[in-house]
Amino acid sequence: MIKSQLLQGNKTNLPVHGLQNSTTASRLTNPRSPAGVHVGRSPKARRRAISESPMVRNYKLLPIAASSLFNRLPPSAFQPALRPLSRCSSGSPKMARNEGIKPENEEQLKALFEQKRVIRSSVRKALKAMDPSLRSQEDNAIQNIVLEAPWFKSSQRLCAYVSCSALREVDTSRILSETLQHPPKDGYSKKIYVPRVEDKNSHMRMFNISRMDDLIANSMNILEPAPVDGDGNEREDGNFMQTKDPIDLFLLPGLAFDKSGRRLGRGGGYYDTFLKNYQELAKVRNWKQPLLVALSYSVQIMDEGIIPLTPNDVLVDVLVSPSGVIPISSAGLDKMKV
Ligand SMILES: Nc1nc2c(c(=O)[nH]1)N(C=O)[C@@H](CNc1ccc(C(=O)N[C@@H](CCC(=O)O)C(=O)O)cc1)CN2
Ligand SMILES: Nc1ncnc2c1ncn2[C@@H]1O[C@H](COP(=O)(O)OP(=O)(O)OP(=O)(O)O)[C@@H](O)[C@H]1O
Repeated sequence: MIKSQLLQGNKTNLPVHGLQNSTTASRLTNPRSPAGVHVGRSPKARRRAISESPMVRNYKLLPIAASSLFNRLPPSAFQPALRPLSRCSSGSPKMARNEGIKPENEEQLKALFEQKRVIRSSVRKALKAMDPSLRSQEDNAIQNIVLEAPWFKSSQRLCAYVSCSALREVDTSRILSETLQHPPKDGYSKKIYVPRVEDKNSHMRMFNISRMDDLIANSMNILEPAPVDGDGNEREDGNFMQTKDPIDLFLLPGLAFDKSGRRLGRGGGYYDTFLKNYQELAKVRNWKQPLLVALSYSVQIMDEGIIPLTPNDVLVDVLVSPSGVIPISSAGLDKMKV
């Protein structure tokens, strides 16, 4: 790794790879959440509290797109993120898995899901408002970073989402098509698995595809593989009880992300369920845990403390934004090593 590429601007003191300059790195550094400044104060005290709040003091340090998103978030999004439930992760990247909830926390859980809903709705609006040429620049930057990354080049089995432009997801079409076109080298080529929704109970499977034509649009207009290929053969199922070989890399979609590895999906629980099961299986089989990489437009990166954590959330190891690769934890950094 080139030393000058390592910038120490992030909270975890981990290097931010591929950022263009240290200003960018410090702008991504996270001011604390403004939680609480609106509550129970006189208008004057409230104005003072707001102007002295870390978010406002550090306002100019936020990425531009993210700060304009903050302006549009309703006050309910700035409630203090409720403390994680007692048996849940504390938010530390080490504790990626949450074990469950206590019934008496039902109300608290409902409030967290409500906060998620509010944030989803704001991010959807921000994505809709994004200038198409900026989106396309960011799509290109993110895909270039992935295609050039050593951890991507060295991966042998990868699960990637098939991006849906109507959902304004970071484009993965070039990552998929270039990887599928790549001629096999030394007798091997990368295997790609993509999701297929099984039912509405958060179940999806991952099927191996060998060409983009293997995909057909589902009822949500997302391209998915049929379980049987054009020749009538069953596709290899990456749902891993049948699988002999581990997946080394996941490229994950989502609506919002933060630098502690939280990922806010579309609310189906599909990825969290899948990842949790896969991590369990990898443990049982003594496989290396896969590298979990989320792809994010700059407008989707939120301040820490904004995205609530609920019991099944699985934290990601790495964010790829147009500014570069942001490793979340030292464990993530280790997994990135080739
Ligand atoms: N490209 C892609 N494929 C994926 C996912 C994904 O997020 N992206 N999934 C990840 O789980 C699974 C499918 N889950 C999905 C869940 C919601 C929506 C969706 O259209 N949501 C609308 C809101 C719908 C509503 O609230 O009524 C939206 O987000 O605008 C799509 C896919 C598996 N495949
Ligand atoms: N109030 C609630 N109490 C308990 N579970 C809930 C509640 N609201 C939603 N859920 C469940 O939580 C799951 C959604 O979790 P979450 O919102 O974290 O998903 P997500 O991370 O956005 O989705 P994905 O993992 O697919 O990207 C769904 O399975 C849903 O049934």
